[in-house]
Amino acid sequence: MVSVAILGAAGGIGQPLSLLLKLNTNITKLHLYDIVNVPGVAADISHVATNSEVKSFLSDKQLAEAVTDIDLAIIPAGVPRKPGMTRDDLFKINAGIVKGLVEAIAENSPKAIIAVISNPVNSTVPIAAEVLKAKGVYDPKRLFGVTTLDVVRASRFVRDIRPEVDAATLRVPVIGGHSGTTIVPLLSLASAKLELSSKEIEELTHRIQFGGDEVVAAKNGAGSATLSMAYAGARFADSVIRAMKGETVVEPTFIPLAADPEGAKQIRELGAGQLDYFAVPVELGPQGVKAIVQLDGADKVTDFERKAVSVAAEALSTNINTGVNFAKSA
Ligand SMILES: NC(=O)C1=CN([C@@H]2O[C@H](COP(=O)(O)OP(=O)(O)OC[C@H]3O[C@@H](n4cnc5c(N)ncnc54)[C@H](O)[C@@H]3O)[C@@H](O)[C@H]2O)C=CC1
Ligand SMILES: O=C([O-])CC(=O)C(=O)O
Repeated sequence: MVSVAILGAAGGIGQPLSLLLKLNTNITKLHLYDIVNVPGVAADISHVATNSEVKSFLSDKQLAEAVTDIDLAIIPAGVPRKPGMTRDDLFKINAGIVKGLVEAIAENSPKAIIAVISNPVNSTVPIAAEVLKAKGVYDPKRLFGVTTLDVVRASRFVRDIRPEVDAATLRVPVIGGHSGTTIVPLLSLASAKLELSSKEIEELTHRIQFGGDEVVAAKNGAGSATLSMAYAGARFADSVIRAMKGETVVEPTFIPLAADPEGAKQIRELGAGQLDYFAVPVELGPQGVKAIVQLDGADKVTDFERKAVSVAAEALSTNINTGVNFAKSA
């Protein structure tokens, strides 16, 4: 029995994510929550011939019920970017949305695993942590910022210049955070030998860091990545659920490093320093984070990548503080 709630289920990400999770046979109960349009989305998806039960929850009045007896809550609620905006420009609106939703989860399913998609992830995850702490139910092993789209892009963009690579199986560790220069692909540690020139590395790194902008520009005011994000979110949710059921699964994700203080030492030495949050490859287990996976061959990390980590760490520090201060003062 696995119960999953999607909060923001009627949105651009929420709808395809709900559909993909309806196809996930490990899920028995799917709670779809939004402040608009969700009854239609749930009725539609509930006709798909898999065994899970789909329920709709509309508006604040049904929020508590939507997040009761939930194993995994996924949060894509909030506004997306328009051209010219950074993810940080979304903070004003999305910070309060995430805070309210996490409060409800803390009160009704205090042991749920929480996966935050809403941007800016670098700040919304710290907000979620502060809310959980204030409610006395914080477990750093159970809180995740979803950065799967960054690794998905890394694999796909490598294939664009190396057609012999299988995009579906290539793994490139992407560490740091989830916005612009806080996203740091470690191409030197890719699972296949890529033989990239310095120019290719610089261009690929930039493309992975700013991949979201390509979609924002192409959608031209109609939002940001939704379909590739739904794919990435469904993959992350599937990994979390398979780990709940005892499988060993590794996913890179933005986590509180307190989830595994011993395992965090390597990433701290690589440049995360004293930061409380960082995206790292994580071995998932039944309780969420089992361990931070040690980078294989960290000595191979290039000077270019080390510099990128230090740039990322500086911006991340500001983003994290913004989230923490908001949660403490709100
Ligand atoms: N982590 C990542 O890699 C990515 C994150 N995102 C972020 O995901 C978020 C959602 O993006 P889209 O689905 O494209 O936006 P959207 O505007 O299409 O959908 C957002 C949904 O959230 C709902 N919502 C608003 N306030 C709510 C509340 N208090 N409770 C429940 N639902 C609420 C809206 O009614 C809407 O249905 C944005 O912040 C976007 O930046 C987008 C792509 C990738
Ligand atoms: O670019 C955006 O605003 C949405 C996002 O996080 C992404 O596509 O990676």
